[in-house]
Amino acid sequence: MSNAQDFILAVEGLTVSFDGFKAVDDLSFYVDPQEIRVIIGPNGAGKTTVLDLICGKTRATDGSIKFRGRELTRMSEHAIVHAGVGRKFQNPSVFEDLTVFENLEISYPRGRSVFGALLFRRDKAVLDAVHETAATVFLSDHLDQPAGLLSHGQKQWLEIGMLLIQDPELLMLDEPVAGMSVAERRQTAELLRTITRQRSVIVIEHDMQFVEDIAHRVTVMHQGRMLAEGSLEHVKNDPRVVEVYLGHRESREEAAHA
Ligand SMILES: Nc1ncnc2c1ncn2[C@@H]1O[C@H](COP(=O)(O)OP(=O)(O)OP(=O)(O)O)[C@@H](O)[C@H]1O
Repeated sequence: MSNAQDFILAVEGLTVSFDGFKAVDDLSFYVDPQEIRVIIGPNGAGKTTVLDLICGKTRATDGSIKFRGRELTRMSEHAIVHAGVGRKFQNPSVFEDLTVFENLEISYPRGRSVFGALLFRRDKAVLDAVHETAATVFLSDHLDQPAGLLSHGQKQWLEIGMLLIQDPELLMLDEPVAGMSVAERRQTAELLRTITRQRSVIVIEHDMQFVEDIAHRVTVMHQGRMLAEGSLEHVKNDPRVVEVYLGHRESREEAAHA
């Protein structure tokens, strides 16, 4: 039988209440090494709050979050990053005036502050890491370009690169393909498949085509709780999932295309 040690992440009985309102309510799920887990569900289901809880931005009221067997619920945000958990928020937050190279360089774990990072010697390890990461996120040809001039999709990739260069074992992404072109979405799916050769990824996503492209397993949330879990095929055929989420989406999409 597997135990919490076999999982990269074991979330058990996780609950947070805001003035008595349970945004996340007794949620349990387990993420394997090298897994891409997608969390879906209607607006307000508690998806973003789950990521906030894992990265330490929000404190749990109850329950446990074990990352590689270490309890995260009592650790600071900084300590959680240091332990190997990276989080990307929905909007890209790159340093627009710095080049792609500099954005990656300052994210390299040896230089935490902007000033410290710019002063340290660009030794070979940093250079290698920057070049390798830039290649992974499709930005090798843009290293000298100010980040502010990148497309929206390229900024998202750069920010993923800024997390990857810190070599997290678990990466969490909130709607990474929002605002991307179809081609960029496809490339992002490829990117996620590449990076999960060495790490696990949790993605919140509403784009069902993208979910189909990337998800190993899907966790469906509704009103703070888990409604269903399994392959996309499995959850798509769950009438409760259709009722609270997918059915509404389809009718909205049909209306939008009518
Ligand atoms: N700090 C907070 N204080 C009070 N209520 C909060 C707080 N954070 C989240 N909530 C509430 O918790 C619920 C879950 O929000 P959350 O953003 O996690 O949902 P979501 O599933 O990510 O939705 P969406 O798909 O719209 O991003 C919402 O009703 C939200 O208003």
